[in-house]
Amino acid sequence: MQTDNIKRLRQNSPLIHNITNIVVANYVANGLLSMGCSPIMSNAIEEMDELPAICQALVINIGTLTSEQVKSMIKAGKSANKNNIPVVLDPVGVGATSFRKQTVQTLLKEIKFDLIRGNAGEIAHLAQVNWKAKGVDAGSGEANFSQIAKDVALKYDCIVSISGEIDYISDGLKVAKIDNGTTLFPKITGSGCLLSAVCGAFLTLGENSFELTVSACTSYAIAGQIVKEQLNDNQTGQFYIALLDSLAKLDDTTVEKYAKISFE
Ligand SMILES: Nc1ncnc2c1ncn2[C@@H]1O[C@H](COP(=O)(O)OP(=O)(O)OP(=O)(O)O)[C@@H](O)[C@H]1O
Ligand SMILES: Cc1ncsc1CCO
Ligand SMILES: [Mg+2]
Repeated sequence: MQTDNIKRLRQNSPLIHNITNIVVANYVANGLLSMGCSPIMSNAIEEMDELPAICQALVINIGTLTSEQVKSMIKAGKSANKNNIPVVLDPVGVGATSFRKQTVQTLLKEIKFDLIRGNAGEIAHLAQVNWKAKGVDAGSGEANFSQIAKDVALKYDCIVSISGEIDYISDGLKVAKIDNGTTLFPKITGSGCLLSAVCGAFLTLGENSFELTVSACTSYAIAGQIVKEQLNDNQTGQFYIALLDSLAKLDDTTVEKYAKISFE
């Protein structure tokens, strides 16, 4: 695995196009800036051909869908595919409503995604596995996430990343398990949405999407883990802000020191 990804990301400073939800747009933009990238948040159908042509990655997040936005997502996704830039899908709360389910099916049909990144509830839904999700939250249940990650990766011919206490990443054959992070992550909003954008940024670094996704998820989880060393379980507001500082400070040497990755 390449060990200079963060350095290269800060050097390259890719421009990342985000079609994201109204809850997290500002936080995601700040998080990308902390990683040395440039964000642009846009939904306007009039720009969806041009923007992917000048950006290095596209991240589509369905958190607060509107029917107008769905049209923009499809147009941008097609332009991104044509322009050969990586495309990430964050299927926020996909199991919650028919509109979300139908939209994700349409997006997966119309757009070739490089990565689907979601929490346990979202990816379990895509795998048609029984799981009790709760809106946009991961929810609870018993499932084999290595197998789910593999199955969904094979089904949609892309990388799949499932976040949680352990992150599971698969390309359909290999599975990486990342045992980093902190329980403060699910106590703030946008932790996964920002992770999806960070994954999009890492995917600009090369063709090895599986390794780059593992690297992105490990780095991000470690940024949070380091913050938690100074906080107690109730300091959710501090964590929200300090995560941005930690992402801004993060380097490859620190990630190498903290990383707890195993492969199946
Ligand atoms: N219980 C946990 N312990 C340690 N780390 C966790 C835990 N839950 C989530 N994380 C970490 O939090 C980060 C974001 O993942 P999370 O599962 O919270 O995303 P999400 O549910 O999609 O978030 P959101 O939809 O609110 O943006 C990942 O780096 C993941 O490793
Ligand atoms: C809370 C919330 N509702 C829709 S999107 C979102 C952000 C976290 O996924
Ligand atoms: Mg999410």
